[in-house]
Amino acid sequence: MSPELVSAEPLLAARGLTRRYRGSDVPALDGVDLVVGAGRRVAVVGESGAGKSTLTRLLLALERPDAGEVTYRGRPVHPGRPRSLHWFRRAVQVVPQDPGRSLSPRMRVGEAVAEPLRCLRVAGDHRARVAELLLAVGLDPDAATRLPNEFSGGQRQRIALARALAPRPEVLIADEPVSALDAAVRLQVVDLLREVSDAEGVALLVVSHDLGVVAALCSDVVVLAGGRVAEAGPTDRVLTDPVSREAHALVAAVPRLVLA
Ligand SMILES: Nc1ncnc2c1ncn2[C@@H]1O[C@H](COP(=O)(O)OP(=O)(O)OP(=O)(O)O)[C@@H](O)[C@H]1O
Repeated sequence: MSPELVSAEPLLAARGLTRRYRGSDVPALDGVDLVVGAGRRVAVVGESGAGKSTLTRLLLALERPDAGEVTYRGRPVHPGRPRSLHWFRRAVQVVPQDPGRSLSPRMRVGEAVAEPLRCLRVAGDHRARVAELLLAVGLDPDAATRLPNEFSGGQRQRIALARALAPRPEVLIADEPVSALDAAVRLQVVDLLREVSDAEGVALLVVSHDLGVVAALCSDVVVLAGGRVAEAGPTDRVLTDPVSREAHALVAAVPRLVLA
């Protein structure tokens, strides 16, 4: 980890996270440590099967680790009844991979964006907050009265981002946030994620196999391989001068142009 990452106030942390699926000889995740500091943007990269999705599910308390612990501001986070996790869900929100699937086709945009506020019992004027959020992600507040299928893929990802930001989280977890989008729209959504994270001071944990996205968005990167951290450090150093064999292989697989 870079000195900056370590010095940022730790928010979401994993210590020794281990997960072994039934019937498998090797753990999907094996003793992973990770810290997301306040306002930082951290990427998790790795080839298919490296354990990225498993790590994400454990960090979101959707699954229980076999060993190790997830903490938020030092407080242990355990999977449990939804209400017992309200405090954590307010602090850590998810940007979905495919907003086309995550947004209910029959729910108006305003209702969808306000849903986390209602579910997490966040007090305040939800209608006003929705209008503010839609503006923050570059949409007209009139979008609130429309249905998701009236919007393009990129606009739907903006709606999903507004929804994730609704409870004023300190951390956003984005698992392949632009992989479902056309190449031309990808860059816009990456720029928006960076702008929003800066403007709102929200930390990002981005899981991606796209090193171009990682280079454009994240200051630090964690390379997972075979369920372990193979390498971690500042993105520009890891992508230009990787130390581990695994990071080297990932970088070598990407054409130079994409990282430029
Ligand atoms: N529910 C499950 N039951 C059994 N094995 C699983 C389960 N989920 C994941 N695995 C195994 O755990 C390992 C890590 O998988 P995981 O999906 O976390 O990797 P990943 O890096 O997210 O891969 P991808 O980039 O393909 O999504 C793989 O060997 C996978 O087959």
